Amino acid sequence: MLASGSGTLFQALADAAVGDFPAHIAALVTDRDCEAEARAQRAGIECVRVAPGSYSDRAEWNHALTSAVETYRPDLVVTAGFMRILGPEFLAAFPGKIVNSHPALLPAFPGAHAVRDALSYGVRVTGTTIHIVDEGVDTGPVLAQEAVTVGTDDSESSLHERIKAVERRLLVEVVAALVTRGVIIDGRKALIP
Ligand SMILES: Nc1nc2c(c(=O)[nH]1)N[C@@H](CN(C=O)c1ccc(C(=O)N[C@@H](CCC(=O)O)C(=O)O)cc1)CN2
Ligand SMILES: NCC(=O)N[C@@H]1O[C@H](COP(=O)([O-])[O-])[C@@H](O)[C@H]1O
Repeated sequence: MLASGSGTLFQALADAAVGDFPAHIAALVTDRDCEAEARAQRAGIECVRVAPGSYSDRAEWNHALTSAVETYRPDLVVTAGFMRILGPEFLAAFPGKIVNSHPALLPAFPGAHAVRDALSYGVRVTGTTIHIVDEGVDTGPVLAQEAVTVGTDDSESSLHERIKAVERRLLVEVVAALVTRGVIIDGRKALIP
């Protein structure tokens, strides 16, 4: 898993990946000092930080990130609040294997500030999207979506917390389905048989 923030989605998967759950987290890879790293340490999950500032340019960072993740030979790469755009080398290393959780009903509100943008727009319903990551930004084939109603008194924080509660459940469900049943990608369609 890749994360940059508080790591509650990482925590949800770490908590679920016990007993006969069909997957385990090989490692957490981060791009900055973040609470997710402390969660990984407490969970006994290896954590590696690949910070852009340690590299001369974006391509070198992307290469280092690719190498770091390849070390674990993952069947799936899950980005959960990972706030960096993955470059071509990374995408080519894990074709069709990178899954992202986004806090909006794509294609609405892509990017790094989806919850803020949805509130600003005044939508009455938003939600979350779990999708395959492609070379675009939040443009990959959709695996799952779930709606979340926007309350009249919602702040960005209160709305995002309700969306995260849905994400934490949906991401665990989708990861389990992917590792047990795979995915058929046909253009913009991603079907878990
Ligand atoms: N190639 C892709 N990489 C990533 C995707 C994707 O769809 N394609 N999804 C993101 C996660 N994400 C939304 O879900 C997202 C994260 C960050 C950004 C963004 O604009 N980041 C800026 C820097 C932000 C910062 O420094 O905090 C940037 O990278 O220039 C957009 C969308 C994971 N990667
Ligand atoms: N565009 C990327 C993006 O906004 N991702 C969002 O970051 C949060 C991470 O929560 P967490 O740090 O508590 O797991 C999640 O809501 C995820 O959808």
